[in-house]
Formats: sequence, structure tokens, C-alpha cells
Amino acid sequence: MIKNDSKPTVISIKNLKKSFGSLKVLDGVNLNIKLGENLAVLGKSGSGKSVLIKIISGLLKPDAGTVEVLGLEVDKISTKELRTLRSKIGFSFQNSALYDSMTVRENLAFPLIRNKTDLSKSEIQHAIEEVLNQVGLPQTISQMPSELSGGQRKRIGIARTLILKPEIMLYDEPTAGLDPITSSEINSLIKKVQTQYKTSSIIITHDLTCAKNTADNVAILVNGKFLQSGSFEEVFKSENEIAQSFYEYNFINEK
Ligand SMILES: Nc1ncnc2c1ncn2[C@@H]1O[C@H](COP(=O)(O)OP(=O)(O)OP(=O)(O)O)[C@@H](O)[C@H]1O
Repeated sequence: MIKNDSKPTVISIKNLKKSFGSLKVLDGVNLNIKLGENLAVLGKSGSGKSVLIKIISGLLKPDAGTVEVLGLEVDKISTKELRTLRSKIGFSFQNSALYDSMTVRENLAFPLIRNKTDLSKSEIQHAIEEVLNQVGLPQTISQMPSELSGGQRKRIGIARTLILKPEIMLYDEPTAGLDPITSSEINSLIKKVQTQYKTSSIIITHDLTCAKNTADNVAILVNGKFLQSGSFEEVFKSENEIAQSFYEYNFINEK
């Protein structure tokens, strides 16, 4: 799956298993993400994509296997180490998770104040302006989330994670519910984040256009394992029936 073996591995998962009662959700997942790589994880609803992300971020414990993130085994480290590790991971949630009663400025200041108490007011203001420019929305600084479009809210949600300069980004269905043009803008932003912030990312998506345009590699989660992984072309030009059925049910927009 990985093309450039000389780059360090940022996420390494070996034989990961996770069940809930008799429901086997992950049943031997193996995964390597190299520095600067974007990986799209595809899979049907309920296939375990969110469980995988929760295990990577230490919110759920694996039943078996090893999960190393930035060189640390997430289920073996102390709460304090986990907190530090999580501050290096940016989450882009489906609902953007903005605080409705705060302006865009306050939403962006919030993670900085919570995590970096030593920043001055002008440093915070500078960081907010910088990140708003990066996501292309400097004019929204005094607006409330309710005044923003779905695509703008998504961008501000991404800005709110970028302001902490994460090393890893986890995107949960970044284009869900967005029209094709707004989706394409979000896809471009994901690529921009990869190059400008030098992040390594997992992009959970049902949207093959998103996978094609944002990811270096894609992997399909089926029956608790990665069935197919590799570049978009490798996975979807294969004869594999499940990969083919994914492809046929998606309309692909070229960049
Ligand atoms: N804390 C939990 N307790 C019990 N079952 C759980 C828990 N979390 C997830 N599951 C089950 O694990 C399975 C995988 O869930 P998960 O949310 O990872 O799916 P998904 O691939 O992200 O789906 P979707 O695309 O719909 O978001 C589901 O059957 C879900 O009900």
C-alpha cells in the first residue's frame, strides 16, 4: 500500500480486534500510514470505521493487537501521555462540532486557550486570522455558526483543529450532506492541509470522489478486515467484486 518506504510510519496497526459482545467489528485489521500520507477508509455503514478511529484516538480499547500512533501504543500509555498525544490529532467531525453560542473567533480561540494558556491576546488573534485565511474564510470572523453555510461550518470546524497544528488529521465523512461543488472545495482543502500543515490523515468516507481526490491510498473495510488497499486506481481497477460494487454505486467526479 505504501509507496515511499523511507518515510517514518505515523500510525501502525497490527492484527487489531474489537468486538462488542458477540458482534465482531474489527477482526484482524492491519494498517500503516506514513508521514504525510492521506488514507481514505471506505466501508459500508456499520463496518467499523468509527470504531477504528476511536481506537486510534484512545477513546476505545482494542481487545487484541497493537495500535501505535506517533510511536506510542495508545492503549498502554498514561492518561497524561494520551492527552498530549490527542493534542497532536485533529478531528473533523461530521457535524463540525462548533459551539453555537460562540462567534467564529471565539470558537477558534477556544482550543488555543484550553491547550496553550501561555499565548497572549495578540498571538491568539494572529493565529485565528492565519487559520481563517488558510481555510479561505477571513470574512466570517465575527459571525455565529448559525449564519454560516454547511460548507463554511465544515471549514471552520477544520480550522478549529488546524489552529493547534496537528500532526494527524482524522476526517469523519468530510463531504457528507454537502453538494458536489462544496464537496469539491472541502476535498481541495483536505489536500491543502496535507501539503501546508504536513499532516498525515485518515479520511472516512462513502464518497469515492472524495477518496479519489484527497487520498494517496484507499482501503476498504469489510467483515472486520481491510479487503483491498492501495492507490485508488489499484483498488478500483481490480476485479474484486466488493470493490467493483462500491464503484458502481458511486458517481465519480473528476477533479
Ligand atoms: N460502544 C459500542 N457498543 C456497542 N456496539 C458498538 C459500539 N460502538 C460501535 N458499535 C457497533 O459496532 C459496529 C460498527 O460501528 P461503527 O460506528 O464503527 O460503523 P461505521 O462503519 O462507522 O458506520 P457508519 O458509516 O454508519 O458511520 C456497529 O454495529 C455498531 O452498532
